[in-house]
This record gives sequence, C-alpha cells and structure tokens, in this order.
Amino acid sequence: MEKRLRRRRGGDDDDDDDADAVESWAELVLSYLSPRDLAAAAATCTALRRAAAVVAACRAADATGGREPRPVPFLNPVDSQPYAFFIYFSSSSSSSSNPFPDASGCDCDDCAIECPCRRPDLGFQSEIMTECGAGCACGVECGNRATQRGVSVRLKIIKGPKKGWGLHADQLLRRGEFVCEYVGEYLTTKEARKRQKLYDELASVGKLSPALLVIREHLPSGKACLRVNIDATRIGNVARFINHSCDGGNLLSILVRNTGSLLPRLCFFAKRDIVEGEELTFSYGTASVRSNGLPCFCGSSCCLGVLPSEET
Ligand SMILES: C[S@@+](CC[C@H](N)C(=O)[O-])C[C@H]1O[C@@H](n2cnc3c(N)ncnc32)[C@H](O)[C@@H]1O
Repeated sequence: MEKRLRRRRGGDDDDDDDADAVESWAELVLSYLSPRDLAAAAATCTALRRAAAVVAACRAADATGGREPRPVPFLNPVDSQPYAFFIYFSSSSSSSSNPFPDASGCDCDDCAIECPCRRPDLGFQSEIMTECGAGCACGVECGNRATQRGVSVRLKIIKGPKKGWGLHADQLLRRGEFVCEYVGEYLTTKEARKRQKLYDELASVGKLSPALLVIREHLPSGKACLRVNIDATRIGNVARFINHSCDGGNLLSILVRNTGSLLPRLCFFAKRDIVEGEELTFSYGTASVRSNGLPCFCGSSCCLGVLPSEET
C-alpha cells in the first residue's frame, strides 16, 4: 500500500510528515470503513483523500483484498458504484492445523488413495461429502481437502440492471470442479429470525441485498434435521454474490463435513461445463414463497416471478 501510494504521488519529496504517517496506517484503518465513512474520511484532508482513493481502487480491483489465491474484480457497466462493501472472510478458513489435540482424525500416508474420512459411497452429485478435518495428520494440500484451499478458479463480480451484483466465471469451469464455499456468519436460529426480519424490511425498500441462507441437513436417522443459518450479508466471501435461478442454476450445492466438525459447510461445484463469462447461479430453494417476496429476474423459462424465501 505504502509503495502504491508513493507511486501514485509520482515520488513527490515535499509531502509533509503527516502524509507519511497517514500512509503507514491507511490500509489498516481505511479498508475497514464503509464507503460512506471512507468518503467522510476522504473529505478531511488531502492525505486521507489520496489514501481513500487507493483503498477504493484496491477494493474494486479485488473483492477478496488478496485473501484468495486469485483476485476477483468488480465490473460495473450499469452505474457508478465501484464495488459492494462487506468484510471479506476467506473460504480457506477451514484450518488444517489442529487446535484440538484430542479431536479425531486420520493418519493416512496418502488420503487420496484410501482414507477413513472419505465416504466412498458419497461423491460428486451426492448431497453431502466428507473431507479430512482439523484432527487429521494431513495438511491443506491433502487430496481429501478439495474445498479447503480457497477460491482458485477465475471469477469476476458484475453488476446487472435488475439483480444487482452477480458472480461470473472468468474461465471455463469443468463439470464437477469446485468453485467456492458459501462463507458467512453461522447464526443461531433466534438470531437468524431477528436479522431476517430486519433484512426483509430493508430489502423491500431496496436498501439491502440480504445474503442469509438457511440450510437443512436431514440426519442419517431420517428423524432429525440439522438447521444451519449462514449469513454472508456483512461478513462473507465471493459466494454472497451468487444470484438465484428458478431452473436450479449451473451450480450444485453440496454440504461438506470435515472429520470432527459438527457443522457442515455449503460448497458449490460446477453442475456442468460453464463457459467463460457465464453467470453462476443456484436455486435459493423451492420453499414456500412469502407474500412479501422480491421479484425474480432470473430469466429462466420456469421462472416463478418471485424470489424464493424460506420462512425463518
Ligand atoms: C445473496 S444476494 C446476491 C447478490 C446480490 N445481487 C447483490 O447485489 O449483492 C441475494 C440478493 O440478490 C438479489 N437477487 C438474487 N437473485 C435474484 C433474482 N433471480 N432476481 C432478482 N434479484 C435477485 C436479491 O436482492 C437477493 O436478496
């Protein structure tokens, strides 16, 4: 950041000490400010205005802020909004180091060949997959941790006239290829209900694009159901930009459970070959559509006209 700032200023030697001080903490502080607060900070002095411009340009150039293997840029052919603001949390957060020494895990020489963490009856197209976890001896490069290395395919976030920002492939994605995890805050159902109410109010007047997902995992007994609430509205990753399609979309959503973990993670894989530039979509669900549902603009021939929204 410091180097970039200096380059942008053309190496002026007459910048005062205050400006240098600003540069040293600008990235740390300004990159956490909302666009409104960033603009307010920029209005206070020249040094902050320069620093804020760099922060804004960096955000637009890479939504991940360097936290994924590849940058994911924002592109906006619709209006002047340069980026969408949220706190980025990397999908590679599922650590391979073991914070719980007693946690169960495998000790294989090569998990890609045979591994107790891998359920052989499950695989691509199944609704649930299992991967090595924090208690396993293997590292992040293990062959049974395909969804734990972050977003390694090329993606871009493009704003559309009706659906807002959407996630697009920026390369050919092969059928079955891992795309990204749906990263966000895991909420209790009580908190999810509280937030959903607020989000509905804000969304109905166009002030927010909520990204609160409710997942239900039917447990093997068939008698119980685990409800998981993931809210990517304020804290999340690129998956928070995936829009809904009534035809089910081109992404397959699969629950992935790491050995030793109670909660599953929701991961997206290419359902078929997806060409460069194509928008990535999945179905938000066929659950009962609420009367205050937002209009759906997925454009598919089977569009219901209203966004599915689960009763929370
Ligand atoms: C998870 S966010 C997706 C990213 C969002 N488009 C944005 O700009 O941040 C979900 C929100 O996107 C919009 N959205 C998603 N799919 C849509 C669709 N098919 N038609 C209209 N709006 C859609 C709705 O506002 C929805 O609440």
